[in-house]
Amino acid sequence: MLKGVSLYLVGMMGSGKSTVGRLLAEKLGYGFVDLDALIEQVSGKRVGEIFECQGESVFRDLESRVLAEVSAYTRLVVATGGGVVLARRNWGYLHHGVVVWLDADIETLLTRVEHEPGTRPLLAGGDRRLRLAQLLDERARLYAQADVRVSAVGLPPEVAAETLRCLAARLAEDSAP
Ligand SMILES: Nc1ncnc2c1ncn2[C@@H]1O[C@H](COP(=O)(O)OP(=O)(O)OP(=O)(O)O)[C@@H](O)[C@H]1O
Ligand SMILES: O=C(O)C1=C[C@@H](O)[C@@H](O)[C@H](O)C1
Ligand SMILES: [Mg+2]
Repeated sequence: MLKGVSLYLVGMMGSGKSTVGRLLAEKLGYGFVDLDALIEQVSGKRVGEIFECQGESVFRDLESRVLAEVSAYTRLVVATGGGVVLARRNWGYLHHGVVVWLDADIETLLTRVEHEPGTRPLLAGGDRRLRLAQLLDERARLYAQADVRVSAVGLPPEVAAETLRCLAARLAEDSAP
């Protein structure tokens, strides 16, 4: 369906990019890349450690560099980090493929990020609901620049299936006379 074109999943922390991305890669016969995991591999540090010791701007530079490298490949599903949409330069790389926004409401995001406390530096030490709401408010217009928006509220296999349905509909629209 995608003729080898990569998929880039964007969306808030807890929207399920890493989880659904793996399922989509399996279904499409694509490779799977988790940008946060790749940054950790390349830097030898946990995401939280980079934020804490070197600051967010160092993390954002690394994120852009790793994304640039990944964007040279085809046949990938790439689960990006929640903040990848913030830097304008990243959009040039994201547009090497089809960009999918996994969209979920704050309550859903909150339940999911509660599973892994301590792994998301931007949610550390504060009211997580409020912080998620602020971030979504700041970023919604950026996520909305994705090619396809998918409701990420169901179980992972349902969200993966819904993503494929939305993609097929979008591609059919694009090829309509
Ligand atoms: N559709 C879903 N239904 C229920 N739980 C989910 C779903 N998607 C993800 N989860 C769970 O929510 C948590 C967060 O999911 P995941 O790590 O995939 O989000 P993410 O978008 O990659 O977040 P981040 O931007 O922080 O990397 C995990 O514990 C995962 O198992
Ligand atoms: O939403 C964000 O800005 C982030 C999300 C995570 O995926 C990590 O990339 C990091 O914790 C920052
Ligand atoms: Mg992730």
